[in-house]
Amino acid sequence: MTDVSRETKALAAYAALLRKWNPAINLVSPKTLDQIETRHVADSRALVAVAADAFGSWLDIGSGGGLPGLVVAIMRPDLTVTLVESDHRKSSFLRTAIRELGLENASVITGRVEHLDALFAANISARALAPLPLLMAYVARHLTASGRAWLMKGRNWRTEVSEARREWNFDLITHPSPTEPDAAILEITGIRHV
Ligand SMILES: C[S@@+](CC[C@H](N)C(=O)[O-])C[C@H]1O[C@@H](n2cnc3c(N)ncnc32)[C@H](O)[C@@H]1O
Repeated sequence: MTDVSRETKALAAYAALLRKWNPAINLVSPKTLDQIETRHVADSRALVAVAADAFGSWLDIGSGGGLPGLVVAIMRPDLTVTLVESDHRKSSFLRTAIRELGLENASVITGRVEHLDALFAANISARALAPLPLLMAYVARHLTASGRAWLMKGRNWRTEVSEARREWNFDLITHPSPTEPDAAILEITGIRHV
């Protein structure tokens, strides 16, 4: 199998798992169930594209049903992906998906990200987890000094950045979202307390 067909098949199998389990676990909003490929997976694929030069370890916090973490693991078998999710049923879904998709580069930690010992990740992603000021504290705890955070934010991202800057200094590159006008992927480095 070529990498492209492996990836296409794995993404389709992942979307099927989300559809199968969503009625029981609410992995994505039921209103968006018909937008798994066009919104949820597309958002995550866009992240993989902007983070094309990422290497080493990748930590996805508040993974829920695996967005973007499982898409990263599928599309980047060279990365070691850890998914952190506090909800037991969701983390159990994530383990099932990893097993069924045969993802040897992914694992799950069940727990609250702020309670875990530092994980020293080279990359950290989060989507729909918390407002940026709180997210910065989560990221600062687990990112290496030279690491990069990839935070997927909605249309309020500019306000969230201003609020976060009251407490944190950081360097920021913004990448537009392909699925939602005004949403953005925030690429953040050099995080330190004000
Ligand atoms: C709104 S969902 C978003 C899930 C996924 N990232 C997505 O975009 O579909 C937020 C997820 O983060 C988990 N969560 C919330 N607070 C957390 C924490 N402090 N540590 C780990 N997981 C957390 C919740 O259980 C939930 O599954």
